[in-house]
Amino acid sequence: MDIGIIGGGSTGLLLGSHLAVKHKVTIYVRREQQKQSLNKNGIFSPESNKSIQVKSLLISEMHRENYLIVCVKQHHVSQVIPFINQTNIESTIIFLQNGMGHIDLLRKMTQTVLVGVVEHGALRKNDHSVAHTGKGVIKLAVFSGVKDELESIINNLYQRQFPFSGSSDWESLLQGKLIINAVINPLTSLFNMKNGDIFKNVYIHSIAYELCREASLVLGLDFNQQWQRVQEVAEKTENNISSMLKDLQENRKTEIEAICGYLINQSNHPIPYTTFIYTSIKAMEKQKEIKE
Ligand SMILES: NC(=O)C1=CN([C@@H]2O[C@H](COP(=O)(O)OP(=O)(O)OC[C@H]3O[C@@H](n4cnc5c(N)ncnc54)[C@H](OP(=O)(O)O)[C@@H]3O)[C@@H](O)[C@H]2O)C=CC1
Ligand SMILES: CC(C)(CO)C(=O)C(=O)O
Repeated sequence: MDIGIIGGGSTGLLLGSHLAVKHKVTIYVRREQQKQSLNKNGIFSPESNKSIQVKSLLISEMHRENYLIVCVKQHHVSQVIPFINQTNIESTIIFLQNGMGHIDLLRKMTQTVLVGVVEHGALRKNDHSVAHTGKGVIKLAVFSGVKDELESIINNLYQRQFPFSGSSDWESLLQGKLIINAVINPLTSLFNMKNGDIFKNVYIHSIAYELCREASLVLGLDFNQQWQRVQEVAEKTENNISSMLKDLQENRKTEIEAICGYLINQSNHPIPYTTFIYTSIKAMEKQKEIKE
C-alpha cells in the first residue's frame, strides 16, 4: 500500500522504519535538509543496526496515499490538515497525537478518520535515525467514517514485530491515555524527574492522586480504575523521561494545552490541581522563552 507519514520526528521515523518493510512509505517533512537526509540515508535503526529505504518529500509536495498517518505534535495538527485536504480527500487519515485538544479539528474532516494511541517509546537521534526506547502496540479506533474498515486497516498495518490493535470506542481509548499524560507528564516536568520517581515521594504521590481524581471526574471515568492504570504505567515506564520533560529540556513547546488545557476547558467546576500544574508548565515555557 502507499502510506504517507506526516512528520519525520520520533514516532514518524519509528513507524516509517517498520511500515517500509511491507509498504511503499513516504515521509512528509517540513525541512529540505531532512528530506535530503532521508532520501540519501533511509531510516537508521540502532537496534537492528540497519537502514531501511524510504522516500521523503516536503509536505507541500504531498501526493495521494492510501493511508496518511499524522505524526506531528498536537499543536501542529492544524498546520498539516490543509495539505491533507488538498491532496487526500479520499484517503484514510490516522492521527496519533497524545491529548485531545485536536479532536474538534477532526470533526470537520470528510475522510475516514482514525485516532490512535502509541504505546511505544521512540526517540529521534538525528534527521534519519530513531531509537525504539520502549516496545508496545499502536491502538486504533474509528473516529469518523466506516467502522467496518478498522479490521482491514489493522490487518494491513499489523506486523508481529510492530503490532497494531483495534478499539471500538475512540473516546475511551483517548481518555485513558489522556489521564496518564495529565498526571505523569506535568509532574515529571515540574519536579524534573523520571516517570517512576513521582511515586517515591509521598508529597508528589499525593498531588498525582489529586490530578488523577480531577481528570477522572471531568471525563466521567472510574477513579479507582484510572488510578491503578496510572500507577502501572509509571512503574512500567519508570526509567522514561516523559515527553513533556523532554520537550522542556530541549526548549520545545509542550503538549500541555492538549492535555491539561483540554481538561480545564471540558470541566464545569474548578479543578485546582490541574489548573495549578497547567499554569506551572506554561510558566516554565515562558521562562524558557519557548514560542513554537
Ligand atoms: N515519541 C514517543 O515516544 C511518543 C509520542 N507520542 C505522541 O506522538 C506525537 C508526535 O510525537 P513525536 O514524534 O515524539 O514528536 P517529534 O517532535 O519528535 O516529531 C514531530 C515532527 O513533526 C514535524 N512537523 C511539525 N510541523 C510540521 C509540518 N507542518 N509539516 C511536516 N512536519 C511537521 C517536526 O518537524 P521538525 O523536525 O522540522 O521540527 C517533527 O519532526 C505527539 O502527540 C506525542 O505526544 C505518543 C506516544 C509516544
Ligand atoms: C506514557 C508516557 C508518560 C511515557 O513516558 C507518555 O506517553 C509520555 O511521556 O508522553
